[in-house]
Amino acid sequence: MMNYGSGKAPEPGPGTPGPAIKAADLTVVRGPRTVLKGLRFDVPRGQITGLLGPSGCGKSTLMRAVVGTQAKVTGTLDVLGEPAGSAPLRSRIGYVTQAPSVYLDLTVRQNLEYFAAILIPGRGYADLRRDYVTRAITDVDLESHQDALAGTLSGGQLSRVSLAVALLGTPELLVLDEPTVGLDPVLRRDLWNLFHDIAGRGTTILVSSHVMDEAERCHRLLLMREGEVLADDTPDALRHRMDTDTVEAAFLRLVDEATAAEKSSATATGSSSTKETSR
Ligand SMILES: Nc1ncnc2c1ncn2[C@@H]1O[C@H](COP(=O)(O)OP(=O)(O)OP(=O)(O)O)[C@@H](O)[C@H]1O
Repeated sequence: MMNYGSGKAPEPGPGTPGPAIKAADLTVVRGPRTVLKGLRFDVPRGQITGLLGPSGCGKSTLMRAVVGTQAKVTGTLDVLGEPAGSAPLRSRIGYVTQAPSVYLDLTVRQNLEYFAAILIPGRGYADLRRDYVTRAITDVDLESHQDALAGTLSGGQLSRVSLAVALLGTPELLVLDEPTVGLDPVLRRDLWNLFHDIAGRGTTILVSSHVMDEAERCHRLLLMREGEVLADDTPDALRHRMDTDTVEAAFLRLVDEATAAEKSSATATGSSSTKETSR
């Protein structure tokens, strides 16, 4: 825990110790619904944290809050030592959305050059941009396809181009929203190996999935259900605590427990309101 007893908070920045993401009482309202309900969790630096849960539980909303694109966020959400959404974070976070955000009529290198020009504008930075683009292409192992039109690539290769865009500028935090959807098992394995290579270089990764076998590949897990965090643990600790062989079985047991607790609290409320009425 941070000690602010001296009355002076530490200077924020890349060297700041502490978690990559710190959330307390984090709440998000979308339309008429409270989609995230007072979440509290930390995401450690330099590790892969998996955000898992069924469709609609709030994974994308949480990621949007982290990268600063979500409205109606209340509570505390600090990212790399700064409030989420603050301007200095823009170049320190890479974000890959569910829809691949690349131009199909440009080559892989042209796509990266285009996004690099937005990230680092100005004629004086041409050499730096070229270095960033070359490094991002190498990072995702697409050297042999760099002159291919993005529209001619496979789904797995397209995912790598989106990832390369997010890697431009060497972000400290990568936020990946269901990057393996629609990929076959071999491509999914290759992509997860790549995530581990990237995390091995010190980058923090927050990655969402609703495929439970991907949970086993993460250093830590945030298991979500209906806008709440059901578990915040390592896969090993979670399996051990729930006495199951897989994270999927542990998750299902947690869901059953939460459902039973909700039912018993609803029954208790119902019987007390029946008593009220009968008085
Ligand atoms: N624009 C919106 N207005 C109101 N509610 C919304 C809006 N967008 C999403 N929601 C609701 O917010 C909840 C969380 O959505 P979110 O996309 O964060 O879930 P998710 O876990 O990422 O789902 P998936 O795995 O299917 O992408 C859902 O119940 C959804 O219906």
